[in-house]
Amino acid sequence: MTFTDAAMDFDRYDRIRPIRWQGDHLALLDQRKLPFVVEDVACADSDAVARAIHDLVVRGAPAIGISAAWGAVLAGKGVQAANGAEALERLAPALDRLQAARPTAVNLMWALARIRRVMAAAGADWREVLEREARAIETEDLAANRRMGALGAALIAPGSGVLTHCNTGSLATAGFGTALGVIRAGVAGGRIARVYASETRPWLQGARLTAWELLQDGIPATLIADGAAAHLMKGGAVQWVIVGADRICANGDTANKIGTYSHAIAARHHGAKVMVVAPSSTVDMATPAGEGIEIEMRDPAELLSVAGTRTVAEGVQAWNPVFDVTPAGLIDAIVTEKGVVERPDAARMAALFGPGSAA
Ligand SMILES: CSC[C@H]1O[C@H](OP(=O)(O)O)[C@H](O)[C@@H]1O
Repeated sequence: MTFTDAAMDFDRYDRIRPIRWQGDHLALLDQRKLPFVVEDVACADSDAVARAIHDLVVRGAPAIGISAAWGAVLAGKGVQAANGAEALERLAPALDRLQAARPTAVNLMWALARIRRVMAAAGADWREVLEREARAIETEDLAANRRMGALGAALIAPGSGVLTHCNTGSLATAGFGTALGVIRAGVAGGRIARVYASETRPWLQGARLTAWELLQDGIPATLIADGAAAHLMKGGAVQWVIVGADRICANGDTANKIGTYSHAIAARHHGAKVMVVAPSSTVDMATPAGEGIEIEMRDPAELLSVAGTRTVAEGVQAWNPVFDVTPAGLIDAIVTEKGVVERPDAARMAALFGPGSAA
């Protein structure tokens, strides 16, 4: 049975919604506390949303773009303006603070650019236009994830084992997930026989979030230490490494969670393939190659502790880049809702996304 025959049971595979617009505030599932505590943070203004993005209450490239769009709606609540251009002028500082919350995931900049574009052209109905655009950004992401699930699963031979890194599921998006959406579709369609998740030090998105999501779905998964990935692949258990992305450059170089590059090197050495799954909102055709991506450096304390409990001696230094760049030459397929780029390079990326423009 292939995934196309199995009607996706979205009631089973797509129930988690980390971002919920409530009309007067934005409810964000606090991902710092999962899986031990399931609790929301209520953001009543745009600066609360900016803090939530920076502090990883909400995280995942698409999810932070969607959250920032709703943050812009909250910023508009306190503004009196005759039209969108006037409102945009008043909103500019709040939008800049949202955009500065994290530097690597291009979805944050992409979502706010969409908001600024529609606001600049809006008339007296700018509040409705603003809320409509935020909702469109969210609903389009969910549709993209479901489409990518089908496109990505179609690349996977039945009986395959897959390894995923970090969290790219419903918690990182509007729902269903990017790489985890492909895994959901691949399992439902009988393509994927074994799922491995690497724990993803230091923030443990794999151990705490991906494992939790797959448990909710009833999908058996095996957690591994990040450092065990090459050893697992050496034994032939992994046919695909399936990951998300925070920014895909015009030549296909891809920034993703730290550790992705190591997995890709091991995959190439051991004959496994690498699939990057991300919506076109993650494609940045204005950045030619990976050297142009700002890699977020976070507080070393995140590396020196687990769940806030200090794990090493006082005074030890730590270096905490939270993304790395996998060169396009190590990627076998980039799956987006607009289509699949196999063996990505600048020409093949331009053929799907157009040269040098924002996707
Ligand atoms: C579909 S989520 C994309 C991406 O975001 C994650 O980073 P973080 O948890 O720091 O926001 C990770 O890199 C995922 O692959």
